Amino acid sequence: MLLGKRGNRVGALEEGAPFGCPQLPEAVAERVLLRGIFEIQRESCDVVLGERALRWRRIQPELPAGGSKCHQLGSGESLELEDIFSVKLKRRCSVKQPGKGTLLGITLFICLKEQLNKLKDSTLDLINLSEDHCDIWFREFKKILEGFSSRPKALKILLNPQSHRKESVQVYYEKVEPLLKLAGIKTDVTITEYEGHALSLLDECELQGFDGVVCVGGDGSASEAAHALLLRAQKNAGVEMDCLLTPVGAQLPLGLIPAGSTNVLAHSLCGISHVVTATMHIIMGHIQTVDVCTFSSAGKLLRFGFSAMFGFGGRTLALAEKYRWMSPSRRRDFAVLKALAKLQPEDCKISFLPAGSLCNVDIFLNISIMAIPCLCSVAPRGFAPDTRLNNGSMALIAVRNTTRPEFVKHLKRYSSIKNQFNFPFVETYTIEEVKIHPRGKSNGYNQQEEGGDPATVPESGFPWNVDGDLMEAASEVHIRLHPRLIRLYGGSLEEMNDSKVACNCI
Ligand SMILES: Nc1ncnc2c1ncn2[C@@H]1O[C@H](COP(=O)(O)OP(=O)(O)OP(=O)(O)O)[C@@H](O)[C@H]1O
Repeated sequence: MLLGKRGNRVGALEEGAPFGCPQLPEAVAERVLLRGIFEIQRESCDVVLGERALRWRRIQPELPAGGSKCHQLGSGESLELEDIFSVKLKRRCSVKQPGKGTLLGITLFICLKEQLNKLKDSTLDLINLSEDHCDIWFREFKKILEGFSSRPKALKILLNPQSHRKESVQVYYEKVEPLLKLAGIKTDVTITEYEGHALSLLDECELQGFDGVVCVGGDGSASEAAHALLLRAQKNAGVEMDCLLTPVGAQLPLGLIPAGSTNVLAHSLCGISHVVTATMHIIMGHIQTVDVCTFSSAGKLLRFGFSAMFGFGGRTLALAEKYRWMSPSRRRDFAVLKALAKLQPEDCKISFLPAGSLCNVDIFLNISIMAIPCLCSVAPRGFAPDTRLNNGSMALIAVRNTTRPEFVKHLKRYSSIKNQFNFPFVETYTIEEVKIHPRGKSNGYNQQEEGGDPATVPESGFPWNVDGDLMEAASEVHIRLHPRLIRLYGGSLEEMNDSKVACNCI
């Protein structure tokens, strides 16, 4: 049912107060655009279209024996205009009556906010059989919708058919495209054919006519698209890539539809990993400007990204990549268990800005650097719960060497309500820049870790997990934060505390 749900913007007016009277200050301040009678949810209603909201109140029909002509009853309802995303004339068509059918009224398509950051689409029917009456109202609603300039009109869609269980094509055509069509958004879809396809496509393709790019897939696809948009922005602005002190922001906003085995980016942006919520944020033009990191080594830019793990996190991903034939969740759980069985500390030097008190040469089991909260089902409060999408800093979480049971205890805390950082071997810092210099030998380490299997740590270097993608770096990696460098479609996160925990990997 449309009305009265917690948190949505379809609200009740004060009992008995007529439209525009002094008891309704918000209505007084608002210019009335149209007023008329419609049937809403089988009740005759006096409906007022203001500049900000649509308000309606049930009325008693005219009495045959005279008396009150039009009496307002009960409390009224209202709908914020900014929650409407489409309007259509509602008609009944039949085979007997060819043509456009019998007019029934107007249907408004609206975005409803539910609990835990979830958005969903809904409808409100305004029933009136008069063509002239409905035409005036329909045109007014169209004009209002055209005034929402931040909403996209044309989108470039990138679809990774290999994400998760290969269901992203189905997810897009069944759940996303119908909503985009309803909102009148034009789309141009490319189904990526190989790893790196999105990167090369966004390097060359004409993006002039688009208001945004949307990626349907997991973190690997999302991060590749963000990296590609930022590379393109530097190229267009003639910025020297390898001394990237002040990169320019990406021109187009990026939308992320979660359809991968890990959807940390989409989850962090919307507070939930939910296809319809992500789609509604895109349709409504909700934009977040998000901090981005650059990863460079020996003065060369390796990539743009939002989060990274070195040590246990990097090695777990390197292992998972070796077992691609397994299902995504089995692969991840298996890799975590295998990496735990072979748990090895990393000898490395860490230096960061602003300077902290971390003893900068030590052995660490894992080092995480996160510019965004990194929410996911196994860490519902996030891997870096105190970091925001655009607070101009990154979280550095350094886990020093400890026993395996203590390390497992720390990992398990991510999925519980207990503080995962409350261990003597875990240190957290708020930083803007960090250099991580592994002092061991990657190949020697590889032999030790995998019992001689050279595939786990590639000869090209140490494995890093950057936004769920494997990055190899042989020497020091320099990570720098660039505040608000990219615009992403998403909402502000308010109600994330009660998310259900789903972790079975440890
Ligand atoms: N047609 C394709 N074939 C193979 N790989 C592809 C294809 N299209 C895109 N890719 C690559 O797949 C990688 C992973 O995809 P994505 O993150 O969307 O899915 P995922 O299920 O979350 O993957 P992962 O399990 O690796 O996290 C991306 O880096 C992307 O470059």
